[in-house]
Amino acid sequence: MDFDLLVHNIGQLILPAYTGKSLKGEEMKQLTVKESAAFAVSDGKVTWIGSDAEAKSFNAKVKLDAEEKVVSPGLVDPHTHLVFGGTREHELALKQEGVPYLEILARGGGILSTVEATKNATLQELFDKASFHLERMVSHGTTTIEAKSGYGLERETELKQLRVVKQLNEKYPVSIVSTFLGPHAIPPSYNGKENEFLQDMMGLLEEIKEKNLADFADIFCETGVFSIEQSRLFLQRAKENGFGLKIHADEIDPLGGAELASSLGAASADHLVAASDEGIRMLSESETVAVLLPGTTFYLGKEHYARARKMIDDGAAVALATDFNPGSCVTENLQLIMSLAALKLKMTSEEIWNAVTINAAHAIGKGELAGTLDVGRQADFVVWDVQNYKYIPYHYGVNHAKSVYVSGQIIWERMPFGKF
Ligand SMILES: O=C(O)CC1=NCN=C1
Ligand SMILES: [Zn+2]
Repeated sequence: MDFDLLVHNIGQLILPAYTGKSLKGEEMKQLTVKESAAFAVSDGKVTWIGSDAEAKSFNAKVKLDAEEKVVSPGLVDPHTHLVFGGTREHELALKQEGVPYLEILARGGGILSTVEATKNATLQELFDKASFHLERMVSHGTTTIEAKSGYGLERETELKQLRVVKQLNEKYPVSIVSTFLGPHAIPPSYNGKENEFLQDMMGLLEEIKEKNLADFADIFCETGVFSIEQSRLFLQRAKENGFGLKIHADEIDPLGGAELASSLGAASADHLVAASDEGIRMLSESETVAVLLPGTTFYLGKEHYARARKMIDDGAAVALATDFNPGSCVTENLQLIMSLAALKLKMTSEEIWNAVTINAAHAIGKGELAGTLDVGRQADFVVWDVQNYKYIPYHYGVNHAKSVYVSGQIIWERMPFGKF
């Protein structure tokens, strides 16, 4: 039988478990790592997985020798603010002076300065900039991504951002899930009229769904932004309009976002640095995935990280994401987040790999399509320049990806070192 592609001589093939829903608690400790493996691809899908010995007799149009390295499913980044204008390096000095994130926002900086730059950028400019960052994510092994709006805070610019995501999906072979985060901050023109602003954002839900511009709706539930009651109102209306639900929850203050997300059946609750014991208990009893963003905690110079160990030990499902954005976590490198998860969240290598693949896929409603490799699934995979799967969380801050494939087609590979 002639396959399109045969990937052979794989040192370790990482195969997270697909059970139909996210892996919770003890399930996250399980990770199938197939030694001396091989797999075959035809018409973009995996058609066979087995031992390298069996594969010796196979024919294929293309044979890829993995040189006894690690091969994994393409990584899934379930929380990014990919589309935005401008940059915020000028705020670094404020952060170094100890000005808190919410204070910078209250002064009209932070998100609001990115809103200004995003309004002023054309759709093409936003597309070109997002393409640059998306290609960098892919070069670090990410093949499925979530991307939010939230830097418009008004109809025209929110739709402009969501149209950029739609065009990125059309141009690139990677899969991008789109999230409407209209209630991301309160524009100065609505100071004192927060509920009126929220009504305006809820008024966009029907149009966005009709135009198929977003799969999820999200809100920044935080002190000085949106309260629990405002978040409940928005998320319930979003659910009525057919959106999956996400929430920026308990990032800085424990407002009860985890409890709200679990009670509404949200796909995910994200950040959760200040999540309460009750919130963690409710998460563990729900299908809501806890999406943790240790890169943001690191970048904001915070001492306390999300209580991942308690979440997993109490039976919750945990995923990891970059939270790539211009203000609170400026990195596209999900591998760095894997290292922070090991060092600061005390997650095991097996839990980390599940958290950047199958659980991340479930957090964005893509569990059936991404996050693992199996016969019949799309062949999105990464060849890593490492000998074993524990090495990536261990060796941080660099890019271990050697080549990245989507539907069995190579879309990025590291250029070999020059010949001297
Ligand atoms: O600061 C930003 O641009 C992104 C962000 N929203 C909520 N937390 C971080
Ligand atoms: Zn975010």
